[in-house]
Amino acid sequence: MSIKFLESLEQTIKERFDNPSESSYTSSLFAKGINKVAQKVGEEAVELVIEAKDDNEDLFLNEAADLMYHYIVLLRAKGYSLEDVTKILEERHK
Ligand SMILES: N=c1c2ncn([C@@H]3O[C@H](COP(=O)(O)OP(=O)(O)OP(=O)(O)O)[C@@H](O)[C@H]3O)c2ncn1[C@@H]1O[C@H](COP(=O)(O)O)[C@@H](O)[C@H]1O
Repeated sequence: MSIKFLESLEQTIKERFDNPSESSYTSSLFAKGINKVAQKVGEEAVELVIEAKDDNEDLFLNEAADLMYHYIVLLRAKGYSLEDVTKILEERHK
């Protein structure tokens, strides 16, 4: 079920890339360019690491979600999809 939702989220993100909307945070992120998108992934990763060291489980999970969203946005900004990454993981799988 979660994987199906991720596919749907990725599709929505792709739509915001292909057909930018003024009211969309995702479109505004793409408009700022790859450096900004990559910076956001770095920031969210650091925030996740910080929360991993604390004991607020809700904040930790929310930072994990922020990172996953921005990670999918970064993949799209670079012209890739989650499937491109999972293919590599499948090839590595022992
Ligand atoms: N899952 C998300 C999602 N997770 C986090 N965020 C946004 O990520 C930002 C993270 O907060 P920050 O404080 O780090 O950033 P900020 O200060 O708002 O902005 P910056 O200037 O730092 O970029 C917030 O604005 C959140 O709303 C998201 N924005 C959109 N989505 C989903 O993306 C899809 C498309 O949404 P729209 O782009 O709104 O159309 C929908 O399914 C949304 O639910």
